Amino acid sequence: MTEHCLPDYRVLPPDVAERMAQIRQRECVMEIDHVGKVFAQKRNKTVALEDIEFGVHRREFVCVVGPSGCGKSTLIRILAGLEDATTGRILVDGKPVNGPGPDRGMVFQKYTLFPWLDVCRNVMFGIEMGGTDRVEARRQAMQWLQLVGLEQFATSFPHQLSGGMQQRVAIARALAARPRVLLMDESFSALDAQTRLKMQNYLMEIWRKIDITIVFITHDLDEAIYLADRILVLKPRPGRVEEVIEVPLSRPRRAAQMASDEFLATKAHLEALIRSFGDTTEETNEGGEDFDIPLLTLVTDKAE
Ligand SMILES: Nc1ncnc2c1ncn2[C@@H]1O[C@H](COP(=O)(O)OP(=O)(O)OP(=O)(O)O)[C@@H](O)[C@H]1O
Repeated sequence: MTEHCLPDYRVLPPDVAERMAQIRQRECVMEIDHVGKVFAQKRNKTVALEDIEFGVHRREFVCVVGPSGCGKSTLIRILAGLEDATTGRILVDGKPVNGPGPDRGMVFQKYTLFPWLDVCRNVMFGIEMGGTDRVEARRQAMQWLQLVGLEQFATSFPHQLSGGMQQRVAIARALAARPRVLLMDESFSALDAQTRLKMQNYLMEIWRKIDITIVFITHDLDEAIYLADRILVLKPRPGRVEEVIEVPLSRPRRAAQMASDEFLATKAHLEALIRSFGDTTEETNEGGEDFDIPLLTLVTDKAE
């Protein structure tokens, strides 16, 4: 049997090369300017991120991948303004980020809808926070619900919806505040495989229709390749950019592309890259020195 030879993942089909050239010409909506993050605890110091430098262009779809502990969550929390960078800064439309703001919407992994509000009121929440009156907020919320295909569930409560539907409401709620960038942190990883694929397709459909830039964190390589224009690969210890990959797949994307040579070549490269980082599971209590003993386990009675 002759081995099937995969193409070089760096060779972009002409339409993709043209699209990437167009994206490069657009302005950077979000700039990650030499960002570093150190967590210091007593004698322990973890360099979670070191000198991350990257620009996300307007209407670009960027996925961030890397093994456990490479700093993906830390990075997205810094982008969202939920965590301060130790060094460097984040700029949105050229303005430094100093905390959470309406220019960035966030969709988390866990469903974060308000359980006591119906679907429409959940989406209205962010709009009303921006000072819009209730009637107008309701009108806009219904438009966003229409965009995610859930307008007929406007009066349902979150617990009456499936996980995928709840995430669609979460997307509508994040978009309703009109952010420049949508930050998604493992947003589909709690969903079963079939729902996940549907959600990926929904998201790309929404993204195609509106002026939004997406940064999507995932540990799932298939998901990253299927969704992204570019993939930012982080390596651990310290978290640094190892490579930026331009995905050699045409748009609009279809599930059948996951069996294409370009997809498989990109996946094989990503897998090899991540394997080369070695075992990234975190060591605990190495040397036993810096371990904080929980109070309840302190043995005061030395009787044997
Ligand atoms: N609040 C914190 N205090 C101390 N260390 C932290 C803190 N948050 C993260 N770290 C450390 O920073 C490094 C990066 O963690 P982070 O959670 O960002 O990685 P990750 O790539 O998101 O991992 P995973 O895929 O497992 O969620 C790890 O070594 C982690 O232990």
